[in-house]
Amino acid sequence: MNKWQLFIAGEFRPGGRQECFPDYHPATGAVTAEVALATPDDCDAAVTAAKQALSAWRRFPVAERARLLRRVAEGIEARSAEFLQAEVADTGKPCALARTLDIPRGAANFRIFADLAAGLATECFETATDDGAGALNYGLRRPLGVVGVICPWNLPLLLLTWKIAPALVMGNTVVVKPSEETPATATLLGEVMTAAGVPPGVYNVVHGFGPGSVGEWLVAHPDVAAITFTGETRTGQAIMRTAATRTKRLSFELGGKNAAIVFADADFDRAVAGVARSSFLNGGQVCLCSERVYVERPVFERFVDALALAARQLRPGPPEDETTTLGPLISAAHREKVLGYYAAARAAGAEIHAGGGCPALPPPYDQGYFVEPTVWTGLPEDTPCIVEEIFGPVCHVAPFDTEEEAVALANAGDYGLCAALWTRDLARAHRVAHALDVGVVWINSWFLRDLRTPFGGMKLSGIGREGGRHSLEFYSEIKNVCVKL
Ligand SMILES: NC(=O)c1ccc[n+]([C@@H]2O[C@H](COP(=O)([O-])OP(=O)(O)OC[C@H]3O[C@@H](n4cnc5c(N)ncnc54)[C@H](O)[C@@H]3O)[C@@H](O)[C@H]2O)c1
Ligand SMILES: N/C(=C\C=C\C=O)C(=O)O
Repeated sequence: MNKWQLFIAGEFRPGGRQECFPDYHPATGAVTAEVALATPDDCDAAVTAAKQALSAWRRFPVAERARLLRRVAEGIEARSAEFLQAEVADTGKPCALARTLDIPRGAANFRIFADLAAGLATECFETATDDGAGALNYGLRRPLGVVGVICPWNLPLLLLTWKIAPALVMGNTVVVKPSEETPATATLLGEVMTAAGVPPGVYNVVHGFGPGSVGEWLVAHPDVAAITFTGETRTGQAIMRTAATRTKRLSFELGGKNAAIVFADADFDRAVAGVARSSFLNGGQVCLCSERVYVERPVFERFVDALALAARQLRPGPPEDETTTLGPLISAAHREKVLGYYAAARAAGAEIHAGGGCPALPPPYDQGYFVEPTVWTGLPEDTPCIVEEIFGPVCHVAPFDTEEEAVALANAGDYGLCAALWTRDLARAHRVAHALDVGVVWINSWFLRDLRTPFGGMKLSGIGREGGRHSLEFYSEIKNVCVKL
């Protein structure tokens, strides 16, 4: 049985009370590991280790920090098979998906921020003064200090490294609290950090839960200068309340209820494939997934049939089987939540064109947390399953007649993370993209990522942007110095 321990000051250790909690394999329901449960003293020890490492780490030249981050990227790639196995055991996702998305992005995230930090400029102004001698005003960037990093379970390594890479390259040290569902790759990364030569205390990992556990203690800790969080909106709101006592800097990547808009002139097959991917990738457990699909009326019926066929063609099964194209949900509890929406939609009169239940699978996968990819039509837009984030392989498809109607439908609701739109009319594509109240718009594509771009949501979908210089700016303070000449 694997043991995922805490990683503090460069050492692996059990929790202070020697308590553990189970780590389940979502594809089989089997317990695959024991996870060390952090105590308040463990949380304090991790923050203290990060604080003690800070003064030396921040004095490293940025080029040296960048070099170490590139070595971490190399370390992830050298051990990619172990990271793959760990990520799949934690999430149940198909190996084919984790091998092409999660693990490569773990390395890419370190490389992009190592590259960008080396070239980060600040600003300088020549200031006129009454005596004619003038003054110089210039900016200096400095690290924030100890950063608390709190991550979700859907893309564990991808989202962890997306945060710690810019934090570390800007001279901060971190204490990471992975999701209780997916402790493995964050822990394995501790070994890679050490092997790469990252000094002890720069990267620390504590395991546990949120409220009344190490997640909450980390947010409240007086020596933690900032919190970067990805997770549910209501969790972000709880973190905001805790962090308010010390007005900590916050970066929030929160929930979404994203729309896909398909115009009649779109490349039909590309739009079907694109919306099937944006609805069902990772079992619909990507914050960017389309749970609302709006299709121009002339192609609506044909599109629903084609999307339902694509849903039925997905194959749930063993992660190691290269033909598996649908993984399980993360937990039994999350499956009950998603099946609750399936039942509610049926009760509300939804027309179910695909799915609506659980697939029949042979042992041990019959004990996994699989649900069928599902396509609904016929519900009013104010139905809870069209307003609330479900975070499963399901979407509701509705027709529209005009561009203005499509924009109004997509902009409804409290979320504003992303949208995908499919049309051959690029003037209309830009017009609609400009009208959508979301942080990211994909046109004739989805989840196509340039890591230099701003990533984040509006409304209840988040605060701030990460990506490119936006991350480097979030993970640093800029100071202005004025020199009288
Ligand atoms: N916007 C994005 O980029 C993005 C990316 C991935 C996931 N998400 C969102 O994340 C959610 C799914 O992930 P999840 O279920 O792990 O989210 P979650 O909010 O339940 O948990 C996320 C993390 O927060 C911790 N946590 C929970 N309560 C806490 C508290 N009070 N104080 C401190 N930490 C606390 C959890 O232990 C976990 O590590 C979905 O809503 C999805 O939309 C958003
Ligand atoms: N932050 C990113 C993806 C988020 C996915 C949400 O589930 C990324 O691609 O950098």
